[in-house]
Amino acid sequence: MKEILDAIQSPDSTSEDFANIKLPESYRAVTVHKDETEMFAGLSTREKDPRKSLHLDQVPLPELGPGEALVAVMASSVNYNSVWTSIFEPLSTFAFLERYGKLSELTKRHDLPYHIIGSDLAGVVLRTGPGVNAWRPGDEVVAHCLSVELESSDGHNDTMLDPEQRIWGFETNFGGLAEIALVKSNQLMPKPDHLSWEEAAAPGLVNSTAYRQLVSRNGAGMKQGDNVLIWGASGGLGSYATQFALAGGANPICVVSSPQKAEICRSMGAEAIIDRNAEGYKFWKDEQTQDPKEWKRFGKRIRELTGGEDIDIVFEHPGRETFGASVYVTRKGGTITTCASTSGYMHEYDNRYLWMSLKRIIGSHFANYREAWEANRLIAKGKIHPTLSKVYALEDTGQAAYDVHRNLHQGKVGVLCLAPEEGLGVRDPEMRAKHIDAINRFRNI
Ligand SMILES: C/C=C/C(=O)SCCNC(=O)CCNC(=O)[C@H](O)C(C)(C)COP(=O)(O)OP(=O)(O)OC[C@H]1O[C@@H](n2cnc3c(N)ncnc32)[C@H](O)[C@@H]1OP(=O)(O)O
Ligand SMILES: NC(=O)C1=CN([C@@H]2O[C@H](COP(=O)(O)OP(=O)(O)OC[C@H]3O[C@@H](n4cnc5c(N)ncnc54)[C@H](OP(=O)(O)O)[C@@H]3O)[C@@H](O)[C@H]2O)C=CC1
Repeated sequence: MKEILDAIQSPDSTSEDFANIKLPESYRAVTVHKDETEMFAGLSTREKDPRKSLHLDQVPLPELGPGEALVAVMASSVNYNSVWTSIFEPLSTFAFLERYGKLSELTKRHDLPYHIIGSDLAGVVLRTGPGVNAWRPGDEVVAHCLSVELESSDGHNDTMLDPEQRIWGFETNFGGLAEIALVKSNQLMPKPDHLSWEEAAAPGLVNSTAYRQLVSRNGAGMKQGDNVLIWGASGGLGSYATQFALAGGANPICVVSSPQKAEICRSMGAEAIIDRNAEGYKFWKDEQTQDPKEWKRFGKRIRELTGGEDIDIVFEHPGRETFGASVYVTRKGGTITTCASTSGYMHEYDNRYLWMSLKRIIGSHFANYREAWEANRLIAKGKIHPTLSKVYALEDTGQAAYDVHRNLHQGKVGVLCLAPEEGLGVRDPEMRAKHIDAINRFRNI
C-alpha cells in the first residue's frame, strides 16, 4: 500500500509506474457482516447504532473482470445508504448481493459473507480490465455509483432503467469506504483539479441525485424563476439542490431544523428559509392521523416568503412525515419529485389536492452516467461546490455514519481512506483560490 501511496504523491509518476506496481493481496475496508444481520432485532430505528455493526476488516483483493477498474481510494464519504446498510433497514443488503451473485460467474464474486460498503470515491486508477480503453492506470478519478449490465434493451434510453441497475457499494460489493475499490469503468469521471481528495469525493452521489431529481428532464426539469421547496436544505441532497436552484435562477425555499442550518443556507445565497423546529410544524396528530391545518399553516408561511406564490417543485426525501404537506403546498400543475423516504415509505396524502390541481409526483433515483457526468462537470467548473463539513479517518467510519443517522452533521461527512491527511490532491491552486470561501462554507460547523 505504501508503494501505491508513494506513486500517487509523487508528481513524476507515470501511467507505466502505476501499471507496474505489484498490487497487495489484501486491503482494509469498512464492512458489515452477514452473521450479524439480526444484531439489532427488537430495537427502534433510532437505537440501531452503526458503530456496532460497521467493522474495519482486512479483505482479499477481488479479481478484476472485463470492463472494470481497481481504484486506489484516497477518500470517500458517508451517504445515507451506508446508514441503511449498517442498521439492516429496510432490509439486509446481503439480499442484494445474493441476488446479484446469481447473475453470472463474474457477479458471483459479490456474494460474500461481508459487504464492503460506500458509494463515493476519489482516487487513482491502478488497473483496468479487458475492454477498458477510456481510462489508464494513474488517472485521477471520482466514481459515480450507478452499476448497470446493459444486456437488455430497457436501459439503452436511460441507463437508470436497466433491469440490472444497482447502486455500487449498496447493492454491489467492493464499495468506496476502503483502501481499494472495484468499479465498472463506466462509473469513472475526472477528478476536479481544484479540490482535495476528500472534497472531490464528497459531492458524487448526492450531487448527481439532486441534479437528476431537480434539473434533468428525467426529473423536475427546473427552470428560471421556479419556487423550489427544499427539505433538509443544508443536508446531503439538500445542500446541492439549494445550489442548483440558486445557480439556475430559481427561488429556493429552504427548510431546515436549526438557526445554524438556516445560517448556512443564507450564506449560500438563499433568502427564503423556514426553521421547521422553531416554527413547530406537526403534520401528524398521531401515528395514523395527519393535520391538514398544519399543511395550511406551512403553505401560508411559504406564501409570506414568496410574495403570495405557491411551490412549483418540491424536492422531497423525508417521506411519510412531510409528503402530505408537500403535495398540499404545490401549486396547480406543479411537481413533487421524490427520491427517498427517510421517515417512512408508506406515504399518505390527500389525493384530491393532487388530481383536482393537476399536480404530478415524479419518482427519481440516482442518475445515469451522462447526468452524473454533467453534475461532476459543474463541480469541476466551480459552479457548484462541495459541502464537506467534517472528515473522519477510515477506522472512525462507524462514528461518521452514526452522526448522519442521528442528523448531527451538516452537508456531507468525508472519510480519509489512503490519504494520510486532509488537503492533498489539489492540482489547480489558482482556481481553488478563486472559490475557497465557497469550498470551505460547511467546514467545521
Ligand atoms: C443512490 C442512493 C440511493 C438511496 O439512498 S435510496 C434509499 C435506500 N434504499 C432503499 O431503502 C430501498 C431498498 N430496497 C428495497 O426495499 C427493495 O429492494 C424494493 C422494495 C425496492 C424492491 O423489493 P424486492 O423484493 O427486492 O423486489 P421486487 O421487485 O418486489 O421482487 C420480489 C418478487 O416480486 C415479483 N414482482 C415484482 N413486481 C411484480 C409485479 N408487478 N407483479 C407480480 N410480481 C412482481 C418479482 O418478480 C420477484 O419475484 P421472485 O422473488 O420470484 O424473483
Ligand atoms: N434515491 C436516491 O438516489 C437517493 C436517495 N437518498 C436518500 O435520501 C435521504 C436523504 O439523504 P441525504 O440528504 O444524504 O441525508 P442527510 O441526512 O444528509 O439530509 C437529510 C436532511 O433531511 C432533513 N430531514 C430528515 N428527516 C426529516 C423529517 N422527518 N422531516 C423533515 N426533514 C427531515 C434533515 O434536515 P433538517 O433537520 O435540517 O430539516 C436532514 O439533514 C436518505 O433516505 C437517503 O437514503 C439519498 C441520495 C440518493
